[in-house]
Amino acid sequence: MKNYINLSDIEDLKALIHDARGMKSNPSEEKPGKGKTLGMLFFNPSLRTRLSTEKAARLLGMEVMVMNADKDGWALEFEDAAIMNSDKAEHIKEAAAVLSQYCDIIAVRAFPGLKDREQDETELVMNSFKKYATIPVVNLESATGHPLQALTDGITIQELSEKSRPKVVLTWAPHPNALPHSVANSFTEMMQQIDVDFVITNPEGYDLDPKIVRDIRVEHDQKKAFKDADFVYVKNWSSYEKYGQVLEVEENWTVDQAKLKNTNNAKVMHCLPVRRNVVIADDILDSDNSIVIQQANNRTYAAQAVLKKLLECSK
Ligand SMILES: NCCC[C@H](NC(=O)CCC(=O)O)C(=O)O
Ligand SMILES: NC(=O)OP(=O)(O)O
Repeated sequence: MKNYINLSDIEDLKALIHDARGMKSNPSEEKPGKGKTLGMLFFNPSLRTRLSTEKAARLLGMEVMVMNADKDGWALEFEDAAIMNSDKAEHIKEAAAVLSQYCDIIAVRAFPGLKDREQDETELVMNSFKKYATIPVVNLESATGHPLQALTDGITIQELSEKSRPKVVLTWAPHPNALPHSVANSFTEMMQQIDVDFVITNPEGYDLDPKIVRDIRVEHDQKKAFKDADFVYVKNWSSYEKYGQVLEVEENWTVDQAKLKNTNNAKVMHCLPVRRNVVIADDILDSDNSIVIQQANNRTYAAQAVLKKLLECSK
């Protein structure tokens, strides 16, 4: 593995999940990251990704440097051959090359603009870091994907499933703001790679990118989709068809205990942060059906497995 930008960068998913679960159940004193430095750049807020990745790096013996790049760094220019006489002070060519002098791995969070689908799909920020850095790059949630979250979710489902092939439902839920497709995209990709019966449910107008959904069943009736579910993964995303818009939805899509009646006492997941009583009701988040805290805990081991793999591969 040279970088961790997409789930497809993982060469052996089964082995990586196994490594992560081993790091959780059997912490090692070995410090394969001793003398190495992780640099993290955040262009957007974070609680879990920032702290779990820092914790993972420290568990491996790495030094960590974090920068709120949107507030504290120079505004970056990403266009090739730009004449930089306006608001951008530094080109990604220098920024990525300089970071490569100070660090052994860089990790970047950069959300989409949600205005121009084609532009977001070029993944300009992540791909520019990849192009101009001479060290591995890790995606901490980009315009179209959140692969560390998806790896965590794969680990969590395998860890907590009582069946060899559980039914997993990804459901859209309401939110006042326009949110990225990144978490839903990467989760969908992960579910295509592990042994689950997977269904996506969302209102009309909210279908995800067909290039990612492929032949997965999409059910516009949430109640039908929830039938006998073992896991319900809740997430809001903005419209993909009417790109970045928040469309009016008449039915109530908030997930609460009443909706779980139809399921196999489903375990409820969310990447967090979650808006209580808009996305998921208190009666779930404060109940044993919620596994969001166990899920967040697994972020550390997912990050640890990825960083360890990148350290091994860049030796
Ligand atoms: N990384 C976890 C989710 C991050 C982001 N959520 C948010 O921005 C929610 C913010 C709010 O609720 O205002 C998303 O959906 O991709
Ligand atoms: N789930 C997740 O990525 O959380 P943060 O946005 O807090 O990092």
